[in-house]
Amino acid sequence: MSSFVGAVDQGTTSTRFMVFDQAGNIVASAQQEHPQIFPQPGWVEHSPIDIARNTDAVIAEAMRSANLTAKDLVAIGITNQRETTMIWDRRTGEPLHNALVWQDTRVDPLVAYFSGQGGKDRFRALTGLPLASYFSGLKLKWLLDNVPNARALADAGDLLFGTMDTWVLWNLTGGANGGLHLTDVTNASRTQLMGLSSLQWEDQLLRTFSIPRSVLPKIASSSEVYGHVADGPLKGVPIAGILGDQQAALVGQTCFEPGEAKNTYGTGCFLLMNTGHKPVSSAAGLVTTVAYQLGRNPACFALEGSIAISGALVQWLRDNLGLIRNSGEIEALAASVQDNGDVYIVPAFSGLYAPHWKDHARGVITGLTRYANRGHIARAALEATAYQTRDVVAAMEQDSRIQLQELRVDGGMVVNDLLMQFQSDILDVSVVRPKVTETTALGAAYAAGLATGYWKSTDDLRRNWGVSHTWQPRMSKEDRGHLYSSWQKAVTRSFNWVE
Ligand SMILES: Nc1ncnc2c1ncn2[C@@H]1O[C@H](COP(=O)(O)OP(=O)(O)O)[C@@H](O)[C@H]1O
Ligand SMILES: O=P(O)(O)OC[C@H](O)CO
Repeated sequence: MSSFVGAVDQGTTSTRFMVFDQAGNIVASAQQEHPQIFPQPGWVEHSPIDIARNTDAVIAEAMRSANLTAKDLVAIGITNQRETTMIWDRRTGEPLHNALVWQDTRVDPLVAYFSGQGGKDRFRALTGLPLASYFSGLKLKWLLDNVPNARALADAGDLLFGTMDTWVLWNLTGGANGGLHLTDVTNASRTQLMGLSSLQWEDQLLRTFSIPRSVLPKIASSSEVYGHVADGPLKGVPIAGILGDQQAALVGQTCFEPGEAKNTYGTGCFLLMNTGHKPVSSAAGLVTTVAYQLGRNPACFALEGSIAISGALVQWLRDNLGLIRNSGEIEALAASVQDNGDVYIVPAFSGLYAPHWKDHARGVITGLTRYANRGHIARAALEATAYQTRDVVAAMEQDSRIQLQELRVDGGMVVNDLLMQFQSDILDVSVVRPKVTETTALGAAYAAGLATGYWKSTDDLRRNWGVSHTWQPRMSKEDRGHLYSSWQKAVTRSFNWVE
């Protein structure tokens, strides 16, 4: 009898395959990192071939490690780094270019051009998003305009665009031999090409950005049987859930009620609050996005505070400065000093996202004196994540008029006790880590399991959620106020660096 559900989690730094049981416990898991390619300052690429290869490899490894066969799986879901944009040839499956990663800033001139005709927020009412280098639509325009042969192939009807969910789905369902070209509403809501009310590609946007409709995938719900795996160890298993990774984490944390929120600490940091069936427009610098659509049910929406760089700053200390050998070492280094020594790092490597949306900001380290040492730098790097989260929580409270009571957290950084305690201190709310912190993969598995009757309702899922640890605030009001106001001062120092 089939007794498990799986999920591919195609993230910014790695690809995972995980298998869950009915209680939401992990029964098998495998993970592979892929190279980050930085061809120029501000440019970030991934090789789609690496990602397709790693997807196959982690599926095979996880299935083998737990002695599972396709018969053991009811269904699988797909979740993915969002916005990362690629194009490929329908006939051969060959990518025409590396994928442009969500953090890539090469479309800044396009952002300036389109903002010049009506302002940054001209598409906010229609799409929920400000004009920014972050989203897929302008990245696709760049690829169409700059990659030789791309427009000609599009004119011939042989060019396909996809975010990573679409690429993974297309490959798993047969690639050039009948692969499905489809995305879900959550991923489509990050392209700036879909209307939040229509949940369809909008002609007005396609015309404005000169994007041919023929390259776009079909938009489906987040939870339905789209097709079946064509080959390999999962041959014949239904693919029944697709969610962008941040929305998947919201589902994995079972935030199904309006007002419930989670923050995922990975490469970046993404705080999403469920706002129910109505999109809530943001006046405070957040984005409005589709949270999920379960089958034929109406879509649910979320307010999102997107922070581009959090764990990536830890990786930068590791890879570019050599201050630590692995990410885990940052905690001991940060704990080697008592406080931040008045050092602040604003990691505006890709400009600043929510709530500032400053394309022209770049990273700064402020407050340096001869006193500052490696420990202070490590501590400032961790604190930067917590301050940025406070910035988006303040915006969230303003937009939603709901005061956050507690923050549910997940993602690779939440093993860091010093960071989580500081997060609780700087927000002055409890920070709660659930038993399963792989909520991204879990959320995609939930979507696939709901579509295939493995779980009957979201109530079944809620029963699976349990607390592993809670951090309570223990910082004085004065200390909190002093630290946060210094942070706010440091943030302004990063503005307008790029002309
Ligand atoms: N102990 C730690 N302390 C701080 N950051 C960590 C720690 N362990 C991992 N990280 C960071 O978490 C990130 C990986 O988290 P993950 O959720 O896997 O990210 P993603 O889904 O974006 O690939 C990396 O940026 C890494 O530097
Ligand atoms: O893959 P992650 O966890 O870094 O998430 C990336 C986000 O989806 C970008 O919007």
